[in-house]
Amino acid sequence: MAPVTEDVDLLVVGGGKAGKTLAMDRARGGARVAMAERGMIGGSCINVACIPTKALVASARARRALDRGRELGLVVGDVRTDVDLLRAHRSDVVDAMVALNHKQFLDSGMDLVIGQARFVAERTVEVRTADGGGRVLRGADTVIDTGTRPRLPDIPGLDRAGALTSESLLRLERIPDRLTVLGDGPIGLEFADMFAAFGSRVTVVSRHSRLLPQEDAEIAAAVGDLLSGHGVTVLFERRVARVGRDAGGEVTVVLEDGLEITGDDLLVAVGRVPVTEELDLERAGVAVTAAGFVDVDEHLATTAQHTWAAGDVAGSPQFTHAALDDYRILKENLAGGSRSTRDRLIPRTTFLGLDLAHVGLTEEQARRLGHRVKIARLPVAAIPRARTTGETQGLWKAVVDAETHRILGATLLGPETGETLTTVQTAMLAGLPCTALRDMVISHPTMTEGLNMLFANLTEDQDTSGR
Ligand SMILES: Cc1cc2nc3c(=O)[nH]c(=O)nc-3n(C[C@H](O)[C@H](O)[C@H](O)COP(=O)(O)OP(=O)(O)OC[C@H]3O[C@@H](n4cnc5c(N)ncnc54)[C@H](O)[C@@H]3O)c2cc1C
Ligand SMILES: NC(=O)c1ccc[n+]([C@@H]2O[C@H](COP(=O)([O-])OP(=O)(O)OC[C@H]3O[C@@H](n4cnc5c(N)ncnc54)[C@H](O)[C@@H]3O)[C@@H](O)[C@H]2O)c1
Repeated sequence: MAPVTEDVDLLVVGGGKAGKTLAMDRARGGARVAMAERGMIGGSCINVACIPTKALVASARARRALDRGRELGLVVGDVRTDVDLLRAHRSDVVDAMVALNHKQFLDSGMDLVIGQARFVAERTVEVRTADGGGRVLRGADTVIDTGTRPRLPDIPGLDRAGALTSESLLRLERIPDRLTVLGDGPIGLEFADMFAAFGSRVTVVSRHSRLLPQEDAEIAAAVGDLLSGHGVTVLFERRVARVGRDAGGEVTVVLEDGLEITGDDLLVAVGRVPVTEELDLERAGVAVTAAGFVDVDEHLATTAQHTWAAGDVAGSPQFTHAALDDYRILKENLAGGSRSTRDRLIPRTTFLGLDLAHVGLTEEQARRLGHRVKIARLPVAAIPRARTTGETQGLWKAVVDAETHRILGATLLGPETGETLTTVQTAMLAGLPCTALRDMVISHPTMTEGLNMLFANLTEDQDTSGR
């Protein structure tokens, strides 16, 4: 007998950052809420993405700090990376956050339904539960937040080569002696730099002529110096012809120019695809884009009545803080508001040996848009705090409108710049001229104090965007 349809005020399909936050919020407010999640309590960020990677970045940074202990007046014994301890550290961090999320879900009063969901009608899903049973749930409002998964490119031999994705590499079965990384986005570079600290010889295969084409050219060059200083080799303008693994377990990547890279493991990090295929969205009247993302308008409404989408699957910038902002938008719009995703100032921080933090426009983008700009630059070595810690590598750069002195964007490569960037972002949101940060009294000696120095360095100079 088919299960009866259970009606709720809000149905969330996929418990990602946006969906779980909305579900808890509405449930705490007294609404009947059901959230279908196929198994990752808390979504990908805490289980297989941001949190486990940043736990390991912390290990990699500590490893490098220990390696230069003598510089700081410390005699450190034999430092080595222990994969079992690394795995335990990652699990401790993740398990504690999963447990906290689980408790918060239950405390909120929502109905947490563990199982794979697929649509059977408008706003209605059937959830296959682990015990073989099923439930049919219909929301007065339904939100899709099923996220993304790693993209596996169509490269001959790749499917049989036992290639790793970010998820499988995070299981940390071993530290490979030689790690080949296909892809030079944030995932590829974070893993490359972290595994170099753990002792792997890392080779990154890039299709581009330079690192990070979306970032400021000068800063990208400084990232290149950082990575090569850490022993990471980047091969530019290369395309992969085929991949194979031999009986001895070695994986060989053959490039179109004939070069062969042999390694113990291959990480494929060439972007992520939306989790929409198995959802039967057509049954819900929900259209998808050509790339398979849920088609949403600026209010995160889909093509079906009272059906919304949020986070990666809705084509939002693939960051947890963007997904959280999608929750804020949905919270208002489900209550009749019309909040928009347009013109959001969304920062990003890539966590290498140093933070690579960015907000707003790069110099190249600002010039393309016709702004007359002034540029501010500061080598991290000029900041007193960096002198005290001995972490003097890095470069800060900001782009300022030449007439108004409003900050158009900033890219900061250096220690903990993801934190300092927030001050710049706050000034941008408040519409403050950069002189406010130049003249603000900031505690000494902190890294943020560098903002005084950065904005004292404004120059109306030539185009250095590398266009
Ligand atoms: C390795 C890595 C590192 C990252 N690091 C950072 C970082 O440092 N900072 C940052 O801001 N962003 C980072 N990101 C990006 C960030 O993880 C994502 O943007 C964010 O998690 C997206 O959240 P979401 O709400 O879209 O859904 P997700 O968190 O992806 O959750 C989707 C959920 O839906 C569930 N689901 C899917 N299909 C179904 C179904 N049919 N039925 C039931 N449930 C289903 C999944 O199990 C999952 O729990 C990283 C990503 C990766 C891969
Ligand atoms: N610290 C962070 O905030 C953080 C960390 C990791 C991931 N993320 C999010 O996750 C998203 C996905 O990360 P990603 O690094 O997988 O994707 P990405 O799309 O950002 O970068 C993938 C890179 O691989 C290249 N590429 C594509 N196909 C290729 C091929 N066949 N061979 C070689 N290179 C190829 C692309 O040109 C691109 O430079 C990011 O865009 C980001 O939004 C964020």
